[in-house]
Amino acid sequence: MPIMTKLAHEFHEPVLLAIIGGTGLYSLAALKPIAKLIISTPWGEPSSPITIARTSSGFPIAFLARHGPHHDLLPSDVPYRANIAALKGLGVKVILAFSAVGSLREHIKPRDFVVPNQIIDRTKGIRSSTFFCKGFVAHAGFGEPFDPKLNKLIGDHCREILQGDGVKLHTKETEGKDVILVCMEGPAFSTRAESQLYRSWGGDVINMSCIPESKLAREAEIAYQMICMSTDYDSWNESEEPVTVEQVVGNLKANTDNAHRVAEKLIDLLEPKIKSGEIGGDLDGSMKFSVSTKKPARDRRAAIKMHYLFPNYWPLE
Ligand SMILES: CSC[C@H]1O[C@H](OP(=O)(O)O)[C@H](O)[C@@H]1O
Ligand SMILES: Nc1ncnc2[nH]cnc12
Repeated sequence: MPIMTKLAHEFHEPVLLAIIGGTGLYSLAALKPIAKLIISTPWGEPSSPITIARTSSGFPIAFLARHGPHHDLLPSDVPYRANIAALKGLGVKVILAFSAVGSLREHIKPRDFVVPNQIIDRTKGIRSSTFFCKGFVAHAGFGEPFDPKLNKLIGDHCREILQGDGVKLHTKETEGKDVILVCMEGPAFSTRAESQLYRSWGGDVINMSCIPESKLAREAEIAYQMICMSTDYDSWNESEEPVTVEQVVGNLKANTDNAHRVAEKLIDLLEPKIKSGEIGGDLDGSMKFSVSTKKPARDRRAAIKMHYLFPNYWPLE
């Protein structure tokens, strides 16, 4: 008979590191949960309750399942703003976001890991993709959409822990060029012509979830890196069957241990680096002076919402 422990519903310490789990990653096996938080934000409720766990040294980590614990949210319906706002409200400075991706390159094989450093946005404008609005206009820099320090840390330390027949880690360093993640709307996969077009643009991998998650993290001044696991060859290869969910899920299941291994390694490495401020502080203050709307013209309701993200930036008059 399993022993059921009751999880706390409140947690009052800052949580600096969060993991967002994508398709196939709905919890983190190695971390024992101590709290399950149901959070409401000015942008609604996150995809799932946020689980808090501690490392052996007591460092708290937040875990959020992007599509909900039972995967009942389409990529277009994920409440991205609520997810990022809830993590920001907990004090999160660093997000590692896992994602299942299709490969647009022959040499990026199913089950390989990919750490992209660039994005091409092919979503259709139907997702709420900014915290800002009429009456509270601001612009975040997004030229480098991922955190370069997280990107390098993963490239430097995760290669040797991947197991399996020839499973590789692809980064800007290994590819000798930008590693480009195309984010499409879905939920149907790409046509062959679209898949070939993305290849001609230089795209390396494709998913449906990186936008607006990465943009919102940037607006919230949170260091963010997506860690992609290749699950299929999308639809570009005329001599192969186009991608199916069975392929995606099959490869994810077979490779879950690698995802857990990568997460555990990174948690260990990040704990001291986040505590010391070496990682996670580079965006501090970046949004403070990027609001264009003059104070008298600011919308009060928008300002109250923004206060949730940045209680110290723009005092409510
Ligand atoms: C089930 S295949 C398509 C689905 O998989 C990826 O999900 P996630 O990024 O959350 O791992 C992709 O983005 C699509 O949402
Ligand atoms: N081929 C593909 N296209 C978009 N998202 C995906 N996630 C996994 N495989 C994918």
